[in-house]
Amino acid sequence: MGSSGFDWKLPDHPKLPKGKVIGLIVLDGWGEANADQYNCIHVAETPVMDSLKKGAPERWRLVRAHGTAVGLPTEDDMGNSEVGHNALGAGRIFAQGAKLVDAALASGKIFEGEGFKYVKESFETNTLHLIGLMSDGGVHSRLDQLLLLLKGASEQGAKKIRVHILTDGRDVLDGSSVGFAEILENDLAKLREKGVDAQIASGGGRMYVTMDRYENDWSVVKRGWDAQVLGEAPYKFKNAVEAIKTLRAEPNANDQYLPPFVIVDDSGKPVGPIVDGDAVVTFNFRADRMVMIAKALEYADFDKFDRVRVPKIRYAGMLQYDGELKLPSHYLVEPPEIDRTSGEYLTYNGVRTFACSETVKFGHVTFFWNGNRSGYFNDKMEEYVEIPSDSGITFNVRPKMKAVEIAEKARDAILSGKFEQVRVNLPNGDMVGHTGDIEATIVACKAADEAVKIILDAIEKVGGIYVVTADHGNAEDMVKRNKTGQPLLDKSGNIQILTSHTLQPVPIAIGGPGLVPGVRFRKDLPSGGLANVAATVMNLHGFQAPSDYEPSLIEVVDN
Ligand SMILES: O=C(O)[C@H](O)COP(=O)(O)O
Ligand SMILES: [Mn+2]
Ligand SMILES: [Mn+2]
Repeated sequence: MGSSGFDWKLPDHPKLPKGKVIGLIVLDGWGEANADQYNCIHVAETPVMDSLKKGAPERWRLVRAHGTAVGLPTEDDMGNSEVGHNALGAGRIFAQGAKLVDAALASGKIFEGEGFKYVKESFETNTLHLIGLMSDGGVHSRLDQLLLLLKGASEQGAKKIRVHILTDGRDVLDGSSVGFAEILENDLAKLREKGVDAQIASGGGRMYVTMDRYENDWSVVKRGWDAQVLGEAPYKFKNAVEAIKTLRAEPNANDQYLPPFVIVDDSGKPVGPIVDGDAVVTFNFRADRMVMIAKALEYADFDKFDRVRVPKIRYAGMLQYDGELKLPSHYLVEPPEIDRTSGEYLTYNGVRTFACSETVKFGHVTFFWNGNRSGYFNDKMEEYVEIPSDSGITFNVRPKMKAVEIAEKARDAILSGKFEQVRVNLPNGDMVGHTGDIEATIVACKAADEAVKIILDAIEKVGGIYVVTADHGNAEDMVKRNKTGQPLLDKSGNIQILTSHTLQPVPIAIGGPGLVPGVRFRKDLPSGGLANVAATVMNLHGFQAPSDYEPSLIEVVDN
């Protein structure tokens, strides 16, 4: 029994033993796609993953990792780490942030909730600031949601609105920020016609300004703070579209890494610093890259950088980003309630867990895996190890990242005899894939494959079981394609590099000396997705999954 009185005990699996060590590997951004020169996984030497594939269909298969299979609004929504790891860890499909915000905007309920009422108290006398990612990527935010929020806020009495934009180029094509800024400017102009003083106040590229995660590099958040709150930035412009175009014209500039800028009036004064009495909404729905800015905006005690001036504001997140920290305390839309995750169940059933990744993906195998909850369920049963990521570089510079270090930690944990589940995220395919650098992504894929080998060798030694899968696609397709799958060319005849994730399915492979010989993938779940993995893993630990979990992918046949 848990402290809540809920019975966490899982029934025994009728045929599968307990106590095996399971090496659970999530290859970030590793999908399955046609083999051509833009499929970096195909081009790279990946002998380990190639050999696992030979186990198809009994020990290797594909699972869905995008769209409705992971709780996203439509089948056109690519997968991402948050929804992917949520599904992997929780074993059920939850309507995710994107969908919940859509519904709250469509019904108008977003404007009736506690969070909006709270920020609304500032509208009469002060400014409403909206900070977030400006794109239609649908991973962290969506421009159409921002536009509806702007419209709704003005109808609800906001008289002065300032938007602090972060340019994308990571979940969408590089260069698309100009078009998004034009759309936003157009809507702001319409609001001005209606008498609302609405304009863009600051900006910067998401990877250089504000949207760091897992405390990898606080200077990123500080740059945002300086521009958004203090109104200070190295670049000053009168207009955001002009700002983006000018900064993009610099050598090697791109949307992800645009330097911070502020918009100034005719006298050179910033148009939108955040001051006492103002309201602030961070309009991203996804949690990981909002937690740090939320801390800076909300916490009285804060020592990560010198905030210089800390305005007394009414702050709300689009969602609550961390259910354990209750951060932020005010929010516009209830987050999905991802409860009874597999990690929590397993701690109550005697399964000791080790989880590891490097900083940039650490929260993926812990926080996202556990339903957007930070910390341990039971610190006697779990150990989470974070390997510090390189900071201040783009990962095409060091595409091997910390794959070997992660694998060696996993190997040691497997050999230690202290854990039944050893779970890692190998970031390479994804983090390097996002840079759009094809050569580097090929190196990244090879590095991830080598790391898998280290872990599988350790599993072999202890007579364990491996489960190798991924959270969504990325490195398997590095080019934007037309409907027939041909690479699309831009105006100058160059291929259009795809920095984003994809809609592709991902592999899952099982094996190892500890796997009962009759275990194989069922044939009756052709459209199985990431949410089916949790029950599968519970089975391999020797338990039946809870009845409301998506069904297990495996069956045991008598040989
Ligand atoms: O935040 C990011 O880096 C991208 O927008 C999505 O990548 P992830 O979902 O793999 O983290
Ligand atoms: Mn991912
Ligand atoms: Mn990614």
